[in-house]
Amino acid sequence: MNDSERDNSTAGREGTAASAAPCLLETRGLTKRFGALVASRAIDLQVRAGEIHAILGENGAGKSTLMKMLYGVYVPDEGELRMDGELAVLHPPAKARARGIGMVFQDFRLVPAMTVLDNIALSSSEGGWRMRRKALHRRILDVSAKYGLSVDPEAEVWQLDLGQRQRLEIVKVLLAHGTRIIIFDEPTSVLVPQEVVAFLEMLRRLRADGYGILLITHKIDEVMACADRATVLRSGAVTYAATREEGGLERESLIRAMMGDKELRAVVKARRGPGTEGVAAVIEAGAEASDVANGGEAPGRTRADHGSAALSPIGKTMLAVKGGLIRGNHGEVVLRELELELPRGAITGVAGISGNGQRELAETLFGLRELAGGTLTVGGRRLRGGVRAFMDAGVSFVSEDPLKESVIPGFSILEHMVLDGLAPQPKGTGIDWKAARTELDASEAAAALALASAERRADTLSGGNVQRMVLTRALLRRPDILIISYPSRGLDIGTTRTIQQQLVALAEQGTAVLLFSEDLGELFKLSDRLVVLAGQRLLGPYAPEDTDVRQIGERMLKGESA
Ligand SMILES: Nc1ncnc2c1ncn2[C@@H]1O[C@H](COP(=O)(O)OP(=O)(O)OP(=O)(O)O)[C@@H](O)[C@H]1O
Repeated sequence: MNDSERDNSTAGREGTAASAAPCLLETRGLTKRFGALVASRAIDLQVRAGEIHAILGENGAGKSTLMKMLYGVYVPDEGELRMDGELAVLHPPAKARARGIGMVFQDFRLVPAMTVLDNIALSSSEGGWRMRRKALHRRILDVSAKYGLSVDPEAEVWQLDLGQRQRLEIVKVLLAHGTRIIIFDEPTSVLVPQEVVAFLEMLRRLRADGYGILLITHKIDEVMACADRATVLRSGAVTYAATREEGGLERESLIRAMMGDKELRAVVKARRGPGTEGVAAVIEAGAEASDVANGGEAPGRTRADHGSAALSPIGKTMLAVKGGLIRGNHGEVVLRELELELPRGAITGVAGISGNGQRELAETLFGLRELAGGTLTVGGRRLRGGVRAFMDAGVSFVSEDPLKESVIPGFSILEHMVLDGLAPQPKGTGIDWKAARTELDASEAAAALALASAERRADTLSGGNVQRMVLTRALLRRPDILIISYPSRGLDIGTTRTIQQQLVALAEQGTAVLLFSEDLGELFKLSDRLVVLAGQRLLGPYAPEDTDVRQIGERMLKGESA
């Protein structure tokens, strides 16, 4: 069976022909402008009952803008919205919700200090919920069981990992009155591979029950695995629209529509696996969740030049933790007996199910969190805490949520770069902005990552473009040590490939990289050594050559007993 035959047979589609299903929501000529920028351009789109409709496009293509019009956040400048054939006004979101449209955002809208049940009750528009606690408890359990969501109504939200929080959001949308259409904004970007498989299964169940699903994603594998219909956006306009039924869902057509011909050649070449063109040729595009789901083999590594004895030291130790104890925000032990060394010129990949200490470890290694026991040395010197000391010692950090943690409202890209990254000469009592601008324009990292224009306000950038800004900034500093969390989260295929190349290049120039990723395929491709976070321990390091995706997955689930 070739790739496309398998893709077409694994969609798990049952029941009536998709095009015969009733059209729940339709847009005609939908347009949205931000000043001179046309973020959505005359979009025609249909959402049908019992259908999964994938929305694809590069960063900044206009996916979120379109979805925000459907969910009533933005009022379209032109065009029509129709529900069940009738003209409809969906702004503000309360109106869209009342018409049966629900949205599962990337940044969950939850109150951490409250329980799952209270969060759901809070979002319910019906009054008197205290009286109905018991009934709501029952309904949460019922809907969770029906769609395989496993949500505990009495758990407190701050204790939940990202996957659990997402399941709570989905239950919330399902329990809202009259939901018929559910919009998912890059839902799998917060999930580990095992969770992705369960998520796709849940989508199929929703489809079987007649929901109309809109799925924003960058991952072609997911589209091939479950979508019935796909719409590709480029620069705000539809460049491709097709259904599986008509045989229109093909990987290459979708990638071409997203990226154009030139980029397609590079991606296709990369997908053919390890070849003669070095790093660029072997980094595949997108997450390969199916590798894990099928217990597939470890993908080929890019850093073959280090030979098979990968754990022989590649360079001297740049950062070391000995006997480390890390505590969480509430004093609880997150990691104990932590032994970690980051060698010069190596990428150390960190695997683990979200919520196993990734955030706390990353923060500790950047001085945002103090080690509760043990020692931490950078360049042989003991450091205790304080970001400034860590930065001065050559450590750079890309956090897991740049949108929330790194964007200063009202500041331009250039201002963000000057705060950290660029080191412009002072001019009089101020900063030489012109010189800073010239330096940024000339930087290889900014060019490689196609950074948006320096004057753009960072708070108006798309999620992927914020990620590009933060990554460019980290690369500009040419740090001795880079702690980087989920670099490809929310990035389109082309940019993911570029950032992966940049990380390998940085390591080759001597940087010690600690890479957190939820994509095991990415970790195997980029890492010289792998560690696993599970059960309050850091396990490893392991040589990628001596282990495989399945073994690492087992350690993620079972910890030391695996
Ligand atoms: N509030 C806003 N003000 C000004 N420009 C905006 C605003 N929101 C989005 N844009 C711009 O509109 C374009 C489309 O952005 P949008 O967020 O819809 O893209 P996207 O396809 O969702 O991208 P990503 O994959 O990176 O999330 C981008 O150029 C973005 O910078």
